[in-house]
Amino acid sequence: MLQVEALEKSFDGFMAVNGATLKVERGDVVAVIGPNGAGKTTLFNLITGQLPPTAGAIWFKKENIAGLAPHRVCRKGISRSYQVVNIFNRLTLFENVQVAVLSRRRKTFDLFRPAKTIAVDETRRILDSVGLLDKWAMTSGALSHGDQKVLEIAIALGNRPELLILDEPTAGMSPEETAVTLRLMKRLSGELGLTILFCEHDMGMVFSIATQIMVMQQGRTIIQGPPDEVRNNQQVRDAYLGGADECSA
Ligand SMILES: Nc1ncnc2c1ncn2[C@@H]1O[C@H](COP(=O)(O)OP(=O)(O)OP(=O)(O)O)[C@@H](O)[C@H]1O
Repeated sequence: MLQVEALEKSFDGFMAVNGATLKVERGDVVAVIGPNGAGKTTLFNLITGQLPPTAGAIWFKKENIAGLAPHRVCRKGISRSYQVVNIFNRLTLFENVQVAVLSRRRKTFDLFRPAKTIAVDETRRILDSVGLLDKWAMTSGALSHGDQKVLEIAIALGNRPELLILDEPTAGMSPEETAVTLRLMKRLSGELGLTILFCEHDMGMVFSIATQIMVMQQGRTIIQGPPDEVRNNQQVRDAYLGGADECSA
């Protein structure tokens, strides 16, 4: 579904991404791991069009999408959430998701129809699928940090993506919130059949959900493979995991 080849991104001569490769098959849950500054977020920004690559190719469903603008990448079927929560704080949960659904349908609010009656079923269905339906009328800024990150996933689902990209979905979460997010991601990939690409520092989370793990260091891909292969790779242990125990979750 997605294949990244020899991807490069230079910031004034500094190679943040330096020949990275990545393969995502339909139905996979792929984790990108690596130390701080390895280039994970930059890689995601390149895939979703927030940054243009310096070199390389990004094949999505057999089309090279490298350098396409974010809204065009989104229309191709790739949605993402961010490391830092990105929602409209003063809107309700319903309104936040409704805006995303309308944007996909290329509709805006019309003067003659009350906003509350537009795209109601789909918006409610999405909120239900992430477990936030009971809070639909709340102001989004009043949600807990964990629920705000889940709302971001709901907003991304408004685009009906085939590939969902999540940048540190559990960053700043309590252990309980992390467990909820983990369950949600399992449901999205299982019941809804979504393909998921995410980066994450919590190794317990990574090793309990990922079907494939890609390890990045200094902008390069060290290895990509199933969790067991990555766990047992000596280069990964030496370069990143720093010992035998950290990835044994
Ligand atoms: N816009 C930019 N201008 C200059 N340097 C940048 C820019 N964005 C990222 N970098 C640098 O590129 C490198 C990779 O950063 P990136 O945020 O992609 O790493 P990361 O693996 O996501 O790190 P973390 O795990 O801490 O989020 C870092 O050294 C960072 O300082």
